[in-house]
Amino acid sequence: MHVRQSIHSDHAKQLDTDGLRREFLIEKIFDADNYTMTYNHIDRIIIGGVMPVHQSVTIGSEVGKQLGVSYFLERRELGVINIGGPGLIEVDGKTWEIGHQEALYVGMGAQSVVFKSSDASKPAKFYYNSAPAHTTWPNKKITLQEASSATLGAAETSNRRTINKFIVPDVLPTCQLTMGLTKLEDGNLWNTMPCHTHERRMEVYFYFDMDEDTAVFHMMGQPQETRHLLVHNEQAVISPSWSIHAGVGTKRYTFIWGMVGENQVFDDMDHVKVSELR
Ligand SMILES: O=C(O)C(=O)C[C@H](O)C(=O)CO
Ligand SMILES: [Zn+2]
Repeated sequence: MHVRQSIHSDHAKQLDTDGLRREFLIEKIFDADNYTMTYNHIDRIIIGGVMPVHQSVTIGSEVGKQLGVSYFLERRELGVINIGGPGLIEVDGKTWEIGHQEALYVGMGAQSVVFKSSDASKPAKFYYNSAPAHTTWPNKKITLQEASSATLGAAETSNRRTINKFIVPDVLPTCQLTMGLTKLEDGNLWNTMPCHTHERRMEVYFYFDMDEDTAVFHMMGQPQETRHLLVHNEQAVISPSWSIHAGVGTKRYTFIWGMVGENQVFDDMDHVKVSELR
């Protein structure tokens, strides 16, 4: 488990490229037959990927030791979205089939969570976020059709995209975690522009569905002190509450966003006009 500390905006604006990448970019999310885990002090979100290929993968008791509990989800909730081939997630003996771009919410208290691929030649890739929880809400699978979706933007501003809200209060109750998947239409390159901050929630962006020789320039920083991170396929960016989070690709892409913090109101954003950005 890797630990990232919180970072003040005054510190962040002094950083060079390496420093920004060290603090905000998670370069490796998937590792075959293994899981990755980054523990972030910002709202204590945990970010990672589980990629079972030839064997099942469990997020086990060793994590419990690091978190100071007996097992991973003793005091946490978990949201998972599969971006790979079909897979199975067994939660305390009950098996959920989770296909491509389907999600599973696992409530606090699940003791055993085991991930498997249905076909090793098309392994499942389970991206996850986990947040501290105070009560147990029921486990639930969410398909793309069940997600609450909104298509925004226009071709003339290169930002036509559909936001699929999988784990939000309209779809199911959770303690604080919300997650969704935003797909850009062909020929569209910008996400979340005009951009926003949300003082009341932090956010993590996970970019995928990208060709090897493409990149997303992820925009970050305070609105009048912007920076960028060069992001490649299957990499994630931590976005503190004070930072904008937007991006422009050299080709279309898809990304998963996850938020934790004070409220779960998706539209509770502090919008920033493009003319005000510096
Ligand atoms: O394309 C978008 O716009 C998004 O997906 C925005 C994110 O969901 C977000 O930043 C929510 O606060
Ligand atoms: Zn946001």
